[in-house]
Amino acid sequence: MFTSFLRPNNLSKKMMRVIFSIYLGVTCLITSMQFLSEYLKTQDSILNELKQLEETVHDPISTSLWQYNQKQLDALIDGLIKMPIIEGVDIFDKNAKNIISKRSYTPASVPLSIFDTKSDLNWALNNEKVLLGSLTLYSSSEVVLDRVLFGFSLIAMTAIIKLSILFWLFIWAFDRYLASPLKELMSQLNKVQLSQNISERINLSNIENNELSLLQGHMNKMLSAMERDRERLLEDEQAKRNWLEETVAKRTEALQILNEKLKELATKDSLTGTLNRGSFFERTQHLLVLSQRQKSSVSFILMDLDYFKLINDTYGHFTGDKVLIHFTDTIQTFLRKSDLIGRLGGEEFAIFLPDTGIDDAFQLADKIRKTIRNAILEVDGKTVTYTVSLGIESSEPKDHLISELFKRADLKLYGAKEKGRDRVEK
Ligand SMILES: Nc1nc2c(ncn2[C@@H]2O[C@H](COP(=O)(O)OP(=O)(O)OP(=O)(O)O)[C@@H](O)[C@H]2O)c(=O)[nH]1
Repeated sequence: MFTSFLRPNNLSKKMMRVIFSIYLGVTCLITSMQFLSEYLKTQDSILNELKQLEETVHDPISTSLWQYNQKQLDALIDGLIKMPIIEGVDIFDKNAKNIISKRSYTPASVPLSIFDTKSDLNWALNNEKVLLGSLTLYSSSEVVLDRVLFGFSLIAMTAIIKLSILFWLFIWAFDRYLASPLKELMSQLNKVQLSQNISERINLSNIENNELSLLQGHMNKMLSAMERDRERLLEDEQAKRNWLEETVAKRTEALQILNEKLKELATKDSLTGTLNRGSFFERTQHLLVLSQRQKSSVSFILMDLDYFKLINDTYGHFTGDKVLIHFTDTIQTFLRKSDLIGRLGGEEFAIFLPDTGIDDAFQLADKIRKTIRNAILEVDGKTVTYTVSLGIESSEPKDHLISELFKRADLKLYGAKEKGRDRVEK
């Protein structure tokens, strides 16, 4: 408090300088006017004194002149000139000729201004006035200043004391009611700005109900509005992020489904749902290598529907498709999970049986043949029957390529066809 009192901040200093300068100017003006009025009053009073003195010495001087008593006249003039208010005396005869002239100052120290009183010197003779000459008494500004100096010193001292007291009071008042609250306001705003924490509020200590409290209120309202805007923005951003995450999740799921479908399309036959030729050979090649390493044998059943062209020609392609679907659906019921079935061409299919010898494969193939021969298929009110020929081959330790097995099985199938169809050849 004391430091701020002695060293006010910039605003206080500036305000104090402005107001103090105005006050100093006004005080100087008033003091000067007081001094001038004091001076003029004193000058009037000295003039009156001069007149009274003139009246007092008027008769003795007239008598000395009438009697030509030069000695007495000189004594009177010497007495007058020694008086503090008199700076000079002039006596003129009736022809305006200066007969006595005395000054209390030297030509080197002539006062700034001189004023005087003048009166005629007369002698009464037989009830008549005889003009003897004139008497002029001089006083000066020096005399007036000597008189007013003390009073003026008092006025100046009072003004200086008043100024000094007001000087410090101004500083204290500005610091207390304006500069300090503003400084606190700036410091709190700075804190908010540095911390970026707009949930904080301005809270000035010692605040009164004035413009500063209104400013504080406005700033707090602004901070509240900013906080609300930020919360709204954060909520919007969160909603957008959620929407984005949801959309991405949905798209990812859709893509996964699409990928599955593509994979299925790439690996499966669209009509029967069995593996297509490429995919079947790829997988069975891998399984063959695996079984050779495990020293187990696999079997390969190659199947071809008999006179399928005739079915198409007799019942139409749609019925032909139904037969193909019926055939694969029937086969699937006989297979293990580890077995693979694929469509190698139009009406040609193959089954890969891991860990299966030729006899087991033959039993399965024959079961398929018999089931198909006995199956009666109803399509669009028409009864369709068909048969299938099968060729079987089992792997040998030297077999490393699935195409070798296929070729051998194909020969067997050819044999089955040759021998009249609806047969299994091993
Ligand atoms: N409906 C239908 N027919 C097909 C499909 N793929 C091939 N075919 C037909 O299958 C028939 C096969 O005929 P072929 O090769 O002469 O054999 P086949 O008539 O079965 O005679 P064999 O095999 O000697 O018993 C052809 O008429 C093809 O058009 C298919 O996906 N759907």
